[in-house]
Amino acid sequence: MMNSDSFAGLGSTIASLMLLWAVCRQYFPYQLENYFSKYYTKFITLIYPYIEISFPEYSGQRLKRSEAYTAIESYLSNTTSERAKRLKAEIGHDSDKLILSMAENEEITDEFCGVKLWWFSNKTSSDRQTISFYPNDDDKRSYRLTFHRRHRTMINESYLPLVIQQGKAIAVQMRKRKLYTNSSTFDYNEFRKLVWSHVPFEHPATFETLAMEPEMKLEIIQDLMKFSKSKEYYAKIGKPWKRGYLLYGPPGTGKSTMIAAMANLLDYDVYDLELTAVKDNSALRKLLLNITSKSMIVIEDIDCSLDLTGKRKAGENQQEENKEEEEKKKAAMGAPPAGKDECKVTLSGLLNCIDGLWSACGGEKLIVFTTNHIEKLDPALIRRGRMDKHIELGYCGYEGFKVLAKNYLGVESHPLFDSIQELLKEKKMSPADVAENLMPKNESEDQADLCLQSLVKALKECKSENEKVGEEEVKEEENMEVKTNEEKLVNDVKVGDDDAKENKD
Ligand SMILES: Nc1ncnc2c1ncn2[C@@H]1O[C@H](COP(=O)(O)OP(=O)(O)OP(=O)(O)O)[C@@H](O)[C@H]1O
Ligand SMILES: [Mg+2]
Repeated sequence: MMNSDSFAGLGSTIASLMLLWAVCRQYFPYQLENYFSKYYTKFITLIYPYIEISFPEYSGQRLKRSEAYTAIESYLSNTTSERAKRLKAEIGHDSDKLILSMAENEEITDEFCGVKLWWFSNKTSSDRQTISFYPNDDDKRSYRLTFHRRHRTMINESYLPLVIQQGKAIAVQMRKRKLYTNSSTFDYNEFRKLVWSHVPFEHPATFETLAMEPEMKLEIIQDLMKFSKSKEYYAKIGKPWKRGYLLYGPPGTGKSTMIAAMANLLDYDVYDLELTAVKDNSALRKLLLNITSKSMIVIEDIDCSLDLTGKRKAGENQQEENKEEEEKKKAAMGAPPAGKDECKVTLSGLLNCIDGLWSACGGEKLIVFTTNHIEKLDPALIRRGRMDKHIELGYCGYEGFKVLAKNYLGVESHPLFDSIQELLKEKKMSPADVAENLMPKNESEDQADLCLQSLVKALKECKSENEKVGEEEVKEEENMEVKTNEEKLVNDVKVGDDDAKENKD
C-alpha cells in the first residue's frame, strides 16, 4: 500500500497531466480530441488504481440533508479524534465532555480487515459575496472515500454498510436533544430564507410532575408508548408513522408543559414551528422535509398563527374586496404596498404537509397543535386521522392539586387538603394559578401552611364555573355587538360611496 507521500506525489503527477491535456486539446480538431479523450481516461485509470466515492451533504435541490453524510459524520467523529491533525470541538451530550471531529479539508486514514482507506472532508465555498451573521448557505460539503480498486467489492458490501450502521448508532448515543425554531436568515438572492435554528432542549417537565387526572395521564402515556413501538404496524396498514395531537383548553392549564413532558417521555427533538414566519407553502414543505425522525412538530396557538379558518368562510370575498380597496387608497396616498413579506401559508398547504404525500418523509414523528379556542379551528384541520387524539386540559382538579402540592411543597397530606378539595369542586382555577399560590415565598419552615392558606384564600376569591360561563357569555355578546356595529358602519360608508358614484354618473 502506498504511503501518504507517494499518494500525494501521484496526485500531483496526475494534476500535471490534466493541465497538459487541457492546454493541448485546444489545438486538436474535435475528432482527434474524442479519440484522445478516450485513451486519456483509459490511461489515467491504468496508472491511478484508486477509486473515489463522494458523499455530498445535499444533493439535487438541497431539500434534505443526506442520511449517508450524517451517518459518516458521526462515524468519523468517533474514529478521528486520535488520527486527524486538525479537529473541531463541540460540547457533548452531558455538557461536560468535548466531542472532537475532523475539521474541514482534512484527511484521515481508516483501516478495515487490513485494508487502508482515506477519508477526506471536503468543503468548497461559493465565490458569491454575501453579508450574513449565519454560516454561508452556499458552502458545499462532502466526504470523499478513496481506496484501491481491488477492494471494491469488500468496501461496497461490507465496509460502507458497517460505517452507516455504526454512524447511526453513534448518532443516537451522542444525541443531544434539541429545540428547533424556524427563524429567517438574510439571503442575498431570495432576500428572505428560512432555516431551523436550535438550542439544547432542557425543559424538565415530565408526566410525573404534570397535574392532571391520573387515568387521563395513564391513557396518554400508553398511547405515546404504543405509537413509538408501532413502526411495523404503521407499515402494515400503509400509513405514515406519525400521530397528531390536539391540546386545547384555557390559558395556564398545562398545554405547553405537556408538550415538554411528551418530548421527554419519548426522547424526541422538538420543532417549534412559527407559521407566521413561513413565507409560503413551498417554504413550509422545505422546512418539514428537514425534520428528522423522532421529532415533535409543534404549532402553538394555531388559531392565532394564521387565518386558517377565515379563508373558507362566506364573506371572504367581501373582506378581500375591502382589503383591496384599502390598499388602492393607501397606494394613491403614496404609502408602500403592504403585505410584501406576509405569510402565504394556506390551510390546504398546511393540511398537505400534515398528511399529504410529503408527510411520510422523515419517519417517526408527532404533530402537536395547541389552542385556547378549539371552536375557532377549521374542522378539516382537526378531524380524526389528522389530529388523532384530542386532549382537553381543564381547570385544576383535586388529583392535579395533589401533584402540584407534592412538587412545590413536598407535602402529600395536610389538614387543609379537605377544604381545598371542596373548593376545587366549584371554583375554576388553572393549574398555573394554583402553582403560583403554592410557590414558597421565602425559606422559612412553615411555608407549606402559608402557601396552602394562601391557596384557600385565592380559591374563595376565585370565580365559580357558573360565574365564569356567565362572564364569557356577556363578553361574547359584547363582541357580537361591536362586530355588528362595525359591519353597519362599513355598509353605510359603502352605500354613501355608491350614492356619490351614481350622482356623479
Ligand atoms: N397541568 C399542569 N401541571 C403542572 N404544571 C402546570 C400545569 N399547568 C400549568 N402548569 C404550570 O403553569 C405554567 C404555565 O403552564 P403552560 O405554559 O403549560 O400553560 P398553557 O396551557 O400552555 O397556557 P397557554 O394557553 O397560555 O399557552 C407552567 O410553567 C407550569 O409550571
Ligand atoms: Mg402554552
